[in-house]
Amino acid sequence: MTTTSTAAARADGATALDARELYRFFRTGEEETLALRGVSLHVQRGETVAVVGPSGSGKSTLLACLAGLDEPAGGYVHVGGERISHRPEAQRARLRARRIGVLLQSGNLIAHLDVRENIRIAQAAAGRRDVSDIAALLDGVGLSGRAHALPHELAGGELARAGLAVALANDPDVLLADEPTGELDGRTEQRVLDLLGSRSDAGRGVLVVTHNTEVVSFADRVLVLRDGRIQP
Ligand SMILES: Nc1ncnc2c1ncn2[C@@H]1O[C@H](COP(=O)(O)OP(=O)(O)OP(=O)(O)O)[C@@H](O)[C@H]1O
Repeated sequence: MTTTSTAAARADGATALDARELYRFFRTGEEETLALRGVSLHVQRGETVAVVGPSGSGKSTLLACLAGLDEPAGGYVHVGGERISHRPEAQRARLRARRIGVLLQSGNLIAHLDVRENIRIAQAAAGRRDVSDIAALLDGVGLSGRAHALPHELAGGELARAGLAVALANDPDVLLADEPTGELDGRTEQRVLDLLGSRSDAGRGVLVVTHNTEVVSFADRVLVLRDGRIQP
């Protein structure tokens, strides 16, 4: 495990995610907050990167910009070699559906659809028709018996794992996850770590924002974000 940042351009096929010089400002009345101040990072295929940092350091803003849910004021983001930043929202959504798995703390499940239907919707949005691996996805997160449960019928840990199954439904180039082990007991946490490990074994990239020391020591690299900058 090493602590690094990078500003090198990475257009090669080995890079799952490449972000360069990201800037993001927020203006509230007279006040301007510089949430991201030139963040550059990359995630290689087969690599798990953890991002840590104190509250307010810019982690959520970074994740949103990487996922194309938010637009940086400056800099760019490429996923699997395709630029996702500085595009109309519909194009970003399409690219996200095809190439990115996003797990935010706010959740990613549609409330009136059961777990299985949530996964199918994510696969359909990605343009995939092969629904046969839903059972494997559910098994991977330990929810084989909960395919027909609605989100409100799931316990906290189950909900988090269902969210992970949905985030992985499109077999993304890169998984972007905010505290994927947030509310899990030790055994379930290990299951999620195994799942993240299987993503990198399959040559996919993983970036997790976390405070969890187990996840940090599991990662191949750790980036420390402070005041909107990656620490050297
Ligand atoms: N929509 C917004 N409007 C104004 N300021 C914002 C907005 N979103 C974030 N900020 C500010 O940007 C900075 C970075 O916030 P961000 O939520 O990205 O940090 P964080 O590291 O995710 O924090 P936490 O760990 O507490 O979630 C903070 O100073 C925050 O107050």
